Amino acid sequence: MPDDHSYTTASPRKETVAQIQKDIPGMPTYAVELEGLTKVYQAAGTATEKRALSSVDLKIPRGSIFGLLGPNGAGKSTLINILAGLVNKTSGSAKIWGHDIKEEMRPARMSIGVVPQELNFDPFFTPLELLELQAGLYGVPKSERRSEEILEVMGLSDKAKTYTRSLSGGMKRRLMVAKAMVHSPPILVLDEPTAGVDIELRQQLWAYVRELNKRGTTILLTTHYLEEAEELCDEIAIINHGQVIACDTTQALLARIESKTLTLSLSEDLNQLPNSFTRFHVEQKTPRQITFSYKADDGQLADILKAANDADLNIVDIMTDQGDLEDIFLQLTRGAHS
Ligand SMILES: Nc1ncnc2c1ncn2[C@@H]1O[C@H](COP(=O)(O)OP(=O)(O)OP(=O)(O)O)[C@@H](O)[C@H]1O
Repeated sequence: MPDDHSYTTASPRKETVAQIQKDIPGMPTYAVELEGLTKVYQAAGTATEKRALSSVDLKIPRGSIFGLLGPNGAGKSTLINILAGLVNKTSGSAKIWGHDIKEEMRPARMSIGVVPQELNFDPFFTPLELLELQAGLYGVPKSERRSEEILEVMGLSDKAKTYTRSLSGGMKRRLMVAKAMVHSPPILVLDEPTAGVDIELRQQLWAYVRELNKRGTTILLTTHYLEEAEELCDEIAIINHGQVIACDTTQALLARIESKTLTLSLSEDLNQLPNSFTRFHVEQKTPRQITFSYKADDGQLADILKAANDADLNIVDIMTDQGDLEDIFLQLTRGAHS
């Protein structure tokens, strides 16, 4: 039984996390493994059913920061609530740190800490009291509690004995994370960690999440902010209508879609696109502006530049745009509807 729940274990990063880690004895390759996970809600007293998750297969590598993205109502909260033990699955299986959530409920629960969206603590407790209370709820013996160490990691040491109501918004959010860490779970789930949080605070929280990950905690986060996923996550699953429609490393997701653009600005109006341009994905947005779209990884840029040069255009400016997860997300979710 894998039981190293310490978050001081070194953690490799980026896309090879699963490959690097799979051979460590006693440690699961995947922090979370879902197979055919399905949830159908039954509206109380009626025959109406709502299929919130439909046969979801997902493998979250140990040591990764994994993003779960999806539009409202896609099924993200249902998935997290099943892992947290708050919602019962209808069928399929889910393993947390190698433990089946049904057959081995207790070790599965002890392997995960969930940070909900809403602040949920009594403002008249101090951070230290809150963590001690929470550790008690999880049955962590006094000798094994690490409340002070956790407060230190989350940058809250000097507020350990202050009423939580006097903490800043950012500190309160960090305290929520600290609270989810009292039983030293190897997996931390953050549900929309920066919803409604300003840019500065968001950056600060990202830094703490990265720090926890460096210390060995696998992070699963849901977010509406694609920028957040792009910035933080090693791997991303996009979920729509209860189904996983894409799951890949962040890099591969960004590379696989036709998401880069090159825009040429011309000194004169162009009445007709040169024939040599028809082999490209090209659009003339104004008489003096042509935009090419191309895949980041197929080396088309050199061909485009050569064709533009051969066409003797009077180019006065060239602009490129990376494209981002937003483009990918829109392309994929649009595709799923059609
Ligand atoms: N208790 C419930 N009873 C019936 N239907 C539910 C229940 N909880 C969620 N649903 C439905 O299941 C679907 C998935 O909801 P879920 O909350 O998991 O989505 P989500 O991706 O978390 O959305 P959001 O980003 O808005 O929180 C939605 O259509 C929702 O209305």
